[in-house]
Amino acid sequence: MEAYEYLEKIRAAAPRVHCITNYVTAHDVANMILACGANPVMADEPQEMGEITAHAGALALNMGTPGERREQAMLAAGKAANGNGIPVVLDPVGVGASAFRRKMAEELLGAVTFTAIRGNMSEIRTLSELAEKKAAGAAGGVDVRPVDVVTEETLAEAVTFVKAVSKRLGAVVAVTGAIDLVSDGQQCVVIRGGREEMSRVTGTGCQLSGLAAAFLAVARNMEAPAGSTGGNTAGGAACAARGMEAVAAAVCVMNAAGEIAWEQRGLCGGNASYGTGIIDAVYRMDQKMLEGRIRYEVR
Ligand SMILES: Nc1ncnc2c1ncn2[C@@H]1O[C@H](COP(=O)(O)OP(=O)(O)O)[C@@H](O)[C@H]1O
Ligand SMILES: Cc1ncsc1CCOP(=O)(O)O
Repeated sequence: MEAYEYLEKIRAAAPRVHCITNYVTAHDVANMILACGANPVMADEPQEMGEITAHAGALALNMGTPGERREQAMLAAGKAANGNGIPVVLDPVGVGASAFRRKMAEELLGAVTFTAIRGNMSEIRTLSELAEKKAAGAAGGVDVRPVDVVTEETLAEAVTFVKAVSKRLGAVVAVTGAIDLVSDGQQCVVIRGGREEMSRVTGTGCQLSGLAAAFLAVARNMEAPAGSTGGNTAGGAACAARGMEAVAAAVCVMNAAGEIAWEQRGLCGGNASYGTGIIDAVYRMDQKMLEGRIRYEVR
C-alpha cells in the first residue's frame, strides 16, 4: 500500500483520533491531524475517557508534559482502546529526563498494549532499558542526545537494536531522526528524507505520532495482507498486519512535507513559519508532490 493511498483513505473516512498530549504542541498536533484528513479530539479528563476513546479510530498518548491526572487519563483511555480493538500509539517524549517519567512509562507499558511506539533514539533506548528491567539513568531532555543519533556508520547496529526493541515491547517501533527506522520485530523499514531543520521546530515528533495514529486508524479497516502473521492485536488483525507499513507511510509523508515546506519557505522563514509550512504541505499533499520523495529500503 502506497503512502498516498493511506492519505486518500484517511480523507475519505476522516477517522477520529483521540489525543492525550502535552500542552506545548497540542495545537500543532490537532492541526496536523486535520491536515491529513482525520479528525482530532484532544481530551484528558480521566472521567470521560471511556466515552471519548470508544468512539475514536485511534488513540495517541504523548508523555511530553506528564502529571498524575494525565497519567490516569492515559491508563483509562489505553484500556478502553485495547478493549475496543482501537490502535494505540505511545510517544514517550523525554522519558529519560526524570524518574517520574520513567515510572509512568513502566506503568503504561505494563497496563496498555501499544500498537506502535514512536520516539527519538534516546527515548527508545530508555524504554528498552525499562522493559529489560535495567536501571535506566537520567537521559537528556526531549531531544535526541548526540551520542544516540543514527548515522550511516551506526545504521546496521541501530536496525538490529530497533528490531529487538520491537520484539521486546510487542509493538511496532519507530525511531525517527536523520535516518528513520520502523520495525515490527521481523523487518525494519529504513527511511531517508526530511530535513535537519525539522528537529528545530518543536512538535514535529509529536505531530508525526498523531499522523501515525491517523494512518493506523485506516489500516485497522483494511484487509490483512494474505499470509501475514501480524503483530499484536491492539488495533485488530488488519492493523496488526499493516502496522509497520502504516507507520512507515506516515513517516514518509512527514519527511516529504518537511522537504517541500523547506523548499517553499519565505524570505524570513524561521522555525515558526517552517513548522506551519510542514502542516500546510501535508494539507496540500497529493500524489505528484510525493513523487521522488519516498526513499526507503527494507532490511
Ligand atoms: N537530521 C534530520 N534529517 C532529516 N529529517 C529529520 C532530522 N531530524 C528529524 N527529522 C525528521 O523530523 C521528524 C520528527 O522527528 P524527530 O525530530 O526525531 O522527533 P522528536 O521531536 O520526537 O525528537 C521526522 O519526520 C524525522 O524524520
Ligand atoms: C519542548 C517540549 N517540552 C515538553 S513537551 C515538548 C515538545 C516536544 O515536541 P517534539 O518532541 O515533538 O519536538
